[in-house]
Amino acid sequence: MSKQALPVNEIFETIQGEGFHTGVAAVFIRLQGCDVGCSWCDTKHTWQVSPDDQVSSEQIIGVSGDTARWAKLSAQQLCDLLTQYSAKHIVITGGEPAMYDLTELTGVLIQAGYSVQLETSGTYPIRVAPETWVTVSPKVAMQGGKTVLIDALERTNEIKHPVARERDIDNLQALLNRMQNKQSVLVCLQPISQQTRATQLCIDACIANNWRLSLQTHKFIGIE
Ligand SMILES: C[S@@+](CC[C@H](N)C(=O)[O-])C[C@H]1O[C@@H](n2cnc3c(N)ncnc32)[C@H](O)[C@@H]1O
Ligand SMILES: Nc1nc2[nH]cc(C(=O)O)c2c(=O)[nH]1
Ligand code: SF4
Ligand SMILES: [Mg+2]
Repeated sequence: MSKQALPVNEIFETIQGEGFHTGVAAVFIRLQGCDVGCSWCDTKHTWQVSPDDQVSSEQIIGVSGDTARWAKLSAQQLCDLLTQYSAKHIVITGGEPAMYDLTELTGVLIQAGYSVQLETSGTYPIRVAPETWVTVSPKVAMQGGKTVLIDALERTNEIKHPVARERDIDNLQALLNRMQNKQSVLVCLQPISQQTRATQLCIDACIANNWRLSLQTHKFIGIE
């Protein structure tokens, strides 16, 4: 197994604010780097992995604020750091964490007794330990040409679909129609940037299809 180091933007303990695990105490490991380019992305500071922004690990742990700084940490270093937190649920997000092979990190964390969740756009092959809960937030027809991979949709436990307008729900229906596992996958709709119109669209579609509403609760209560 590789002893690859990962570029980490931040590590922080909070309440999972999105999707199936909403409300669960969790430690977030946010990796640096994403080339998907969603115009409405709320973490644009994680897109570039610039050598100029590399810092020591002390400078990213528990340090809040949206900066492009990152530190290299191995799977074992990350696992050792987590002992200072109470939460037993670890969320690996980004940036786009699936740009990296996460087999070792997720394996080490699961071995240490944590439950592990991956937040991904599904635009890269998913390389995680089998027990990992995978949340795919599909990116359909992005400007940069990136789109969700069918393999990622077949692996996912949960689809958390970002919604701004009606056509986003149509795109989701088209994706579900291409999936063999569409009966077993949990579907959440997440209004983009708490827009009132998007939220109403999500409410209506959730009721009509027996889906769940995901509201980014952390943003309503002002936590990270
Ligand atoms: C910042 S992304 C990082 C993980 C991965 N790159 C992805 O897109 O799933 C985490 C989650 O936030 C969602 N998200 C990002 N910006 C958002 C916004 N402005 N409103 C609602 N959800 C947003 C994404 O769709 C994704 O579900
Ligand atoms: N509280 C909280 N919950 C989250 N769920 C997914 C997040 C993400 O940025 O991936 C996120 C986040 O940034 N904060
Ligand atoms: S894939 Fe995720 S991190 Fe990347 S731009 Fe889109 S929402 Fe942001
Ligand atoms: Mg977030």
